[in-house]
Amino acid sequence: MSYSELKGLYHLRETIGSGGFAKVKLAYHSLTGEKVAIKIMDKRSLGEDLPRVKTEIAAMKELCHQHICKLYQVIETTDRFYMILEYCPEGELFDYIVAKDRLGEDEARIFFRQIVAAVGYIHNQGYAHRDLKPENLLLDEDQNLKLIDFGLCANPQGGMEKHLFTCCGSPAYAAPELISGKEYLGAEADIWSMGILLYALLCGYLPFDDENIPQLYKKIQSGKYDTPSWLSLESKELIASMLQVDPKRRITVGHLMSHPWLLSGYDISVEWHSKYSWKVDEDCITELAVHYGKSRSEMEAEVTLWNFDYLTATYFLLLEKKQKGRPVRLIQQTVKQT
Ligand SMILES: CN(C)C[C@H]1CC[C@H](N2C(=O)NCc3cnc4ccc(-c5cc(Cl)c(O)c(Cl)c5)cc4c32)CC1
Repeated sequence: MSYSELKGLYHLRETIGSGGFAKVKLAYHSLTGEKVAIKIMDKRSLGEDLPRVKTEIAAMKELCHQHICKLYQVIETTDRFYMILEYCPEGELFDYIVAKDRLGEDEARIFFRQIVAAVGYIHNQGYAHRDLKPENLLLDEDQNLKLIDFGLCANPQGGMEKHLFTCCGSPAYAAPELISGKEYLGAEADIWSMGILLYALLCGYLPFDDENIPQLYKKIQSGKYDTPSWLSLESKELIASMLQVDPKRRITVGHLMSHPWLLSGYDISVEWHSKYSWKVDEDCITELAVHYGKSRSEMEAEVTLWNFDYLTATYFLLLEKKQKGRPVRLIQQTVKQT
């Protein structure tokens, strides 16, 4: 297949995975040499999934956080969508848990603090993810978690109080109110999924599981699950506060952030604010201005349009290089004299 739209901008490598109706390829951003993941979707085969793509793109343009997979650029052609995304070399948290059977409390706490930070941030931005599960949490090169797949997220216009109806996400992680077809709050459903996630981190299996979906739903709605002996009293209490069948009795992400279990071993509650500021980085602007032969103020004006075009991608990838202590330099393209 020729991906001519990417020519000169990205050097495409092998397919590294697939996410339902998408193919994900590894690529190198030509101006910085940084690795990226390109999610490629064919419009024809998207069918009724097309709105999910638009939802995900709109959400990811707004969400800029150290524990959310970064969207760098969007390319739309007549028959395809390309999402140029932050590359996460260590794959899914799901595989990490399976490989270790289950995690100790200290390691689970490191990951769970990052998950709470990401969810606290998206709730604060007026979004609910609605498909939180270990398959949608990827590990970057420093073993930090990055939340992906915002295709099912909700950004109810009337803030987070607005009730949602669409039943979505993966059954084993779905909140009781969501599967009973009642109206529900996205934020409350996310907290339930986080309870399932924490249980899976600490136990290595799911609290509610059954091949037969109606049976699974009955177990979820009963809210009864067994707690293995190795769980500490505090982790049992934390899980119980999230797996409350009545959403009004469920802990909120705000209270989660300063829960004793999350604090133990740390002296600060979860730092959920984004480390990114929309204020541009001077060094990156300078390097871009030199490369494109523009003044710094012209360059800053163009970057802060945040068009999610090649310039946005180049700016964010230069910033990544700086944050990783690499030189803030673009690769000088040898322009072939034609
Ligand atoms: C629910 N699972 C099946 C989904 C799979 C999809 C492929 C993933 N993947 C690899 O297979 N190999 C390595 C790899 C490296 N960096 C990635 C960066 C971003 C994304 C990504 C981001 C968003 Cl926002 C998104 O919506 C989708 Cl679909 C993918 C995937 C990456 C990836 C792993 C999880």
